[in-house]
Amino acid sequence: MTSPSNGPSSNHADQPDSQRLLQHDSTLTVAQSVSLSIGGDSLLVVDERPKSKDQRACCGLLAKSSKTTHSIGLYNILDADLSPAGLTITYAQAATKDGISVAALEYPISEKEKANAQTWVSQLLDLAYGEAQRYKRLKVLINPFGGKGAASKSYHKHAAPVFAAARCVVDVQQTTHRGHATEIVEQIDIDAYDAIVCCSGDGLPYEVFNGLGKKPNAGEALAKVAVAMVPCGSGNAMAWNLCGTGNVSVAALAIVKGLRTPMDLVSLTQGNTRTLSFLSQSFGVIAESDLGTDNIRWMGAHRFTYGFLVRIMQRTVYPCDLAIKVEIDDKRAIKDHYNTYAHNPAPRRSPEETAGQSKGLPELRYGTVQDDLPKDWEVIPGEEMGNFYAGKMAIVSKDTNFFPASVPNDGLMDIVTINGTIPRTTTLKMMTAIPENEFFDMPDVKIRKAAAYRLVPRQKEGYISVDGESIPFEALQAEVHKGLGTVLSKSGHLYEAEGPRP
Ligand SMILES: Nc1ncnc2c1ncn2[C@@H]1O[C@H](COP(=O)(O)OP(=O)(O)OP(=O)(O)O)[C@@H](O)[C@H]1O
Repeated sequence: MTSPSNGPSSNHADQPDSQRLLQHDSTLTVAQSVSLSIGGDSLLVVDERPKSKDQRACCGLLAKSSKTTHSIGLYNILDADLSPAGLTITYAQAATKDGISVAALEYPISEKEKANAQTWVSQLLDLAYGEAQRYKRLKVLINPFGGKGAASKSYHKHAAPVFAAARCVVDVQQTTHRGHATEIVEQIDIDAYDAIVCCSGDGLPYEVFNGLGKKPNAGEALAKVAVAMVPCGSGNAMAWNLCGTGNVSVAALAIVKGLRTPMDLVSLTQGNTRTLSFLSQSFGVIAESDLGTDNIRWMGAHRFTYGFLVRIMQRTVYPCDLAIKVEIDDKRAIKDHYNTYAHNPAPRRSPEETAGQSKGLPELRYGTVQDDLPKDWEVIPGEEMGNFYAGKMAIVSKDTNFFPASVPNDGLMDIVTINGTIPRTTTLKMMTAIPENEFFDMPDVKIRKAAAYRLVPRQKEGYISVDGESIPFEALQAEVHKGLGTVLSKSGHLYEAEGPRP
């Protein structure tokens, strides 16, 4: 099995270092007749040991050859270790339909083979991890109510064995109440952990970013400690974008192999409060369909679709005052921006930059929602707003690549606005256009790349959703901070989503 996703992740083994390392002898022979060869992106195991009598005979017949070959993707190698007992290689193998499980190969190593084997092990691990940090120190937070109450069991059964096999240092804690993750993280020692892993939906990462943001040294904390997700909630956008999966074990592998990736965060001000958002903010039909349908929770995942359809049939509008600090307004130019970003080297943050981060959160360049509206912001007519959706990640939920041009670190959010009076048939077409990646190009879908916006609802009651959580229904201002946060991602560069069509 190679990398479990076909997203934009590059194979770490393709990095130039691999060429240099592979010039050395990359085959180790163990147990006399087992050869372990490191290839471009896999480890090839050829075992020619004579089989025991039991293994040779199958249904009373003699097997033709005792040679077995086995290829393991380097991405799936978790660890290789030489101990007095010999060489142990642990790796992830395909298990259930979508998942992986941990397997191991073990061979005795004689005293005189040891030095050679040690060099080979280092070479294997260098290629298997590339730029990814090994033996990560993880603070694991579990929302015991996530995933209909199965988060803890899923973590221990499917993710913990992957972390253990990769020799991650793990400290597990369950949250006991709403807001607990923020409290835990606000007090956390940022030098003790490389990443905080949320076994939850998108609610816990939202709390974790805000906990880091509350620290007196927020800038440094957000640069040093990466945030990651083991998908255990109903909305697992973070895992889909960064790991390309909604599967617990595959996400754990992606975290083990995850590359530290600086990611933009958005500051939101409402009244006197300031919070951070990593995923999205919505107002109008999507926020209402998500948050305004609690009375039909029994419907499960269909609740959103039902709520959406009801509102579309009523052709509801959500009037608001909207002003945007627009940076790119044209779909062609947005596609060019995406392509330029995708073809440029992945942004990295050096250790010096991490250490030199500002103490607290960065200053707000555009002030708060209580200040005068900056003069150069574009005022957008909002009387007939149907849907306002600002995204900082591409995928908002499974199979829903709503913001295909979104990238982790361009200092911009993608804002989609749709008029609420467009024909119902068009709105329904939009729903089917998303999985086909045709939504972006639809004429009724207005998309802007923006640095900031202000939205003031005109009605008294309604819903505003931030990262899937409900916030007060009142005036809101948002601005992006380029590369303020850190996540662990599979590609180190792009989200695991198809970009906009050429
Ligand atoms: N122990 C707890 N008790 C009650 N609420 C909690 C607890 N731990 C976390 N929460 C809250 O649960 C909410 C949902 O969290 P989660 O990250 O799992 O997102 P979700 O995808 O919405 O999950 P769900 O599967 O529950 O719908 C968050 O707002 C979080 O603050």
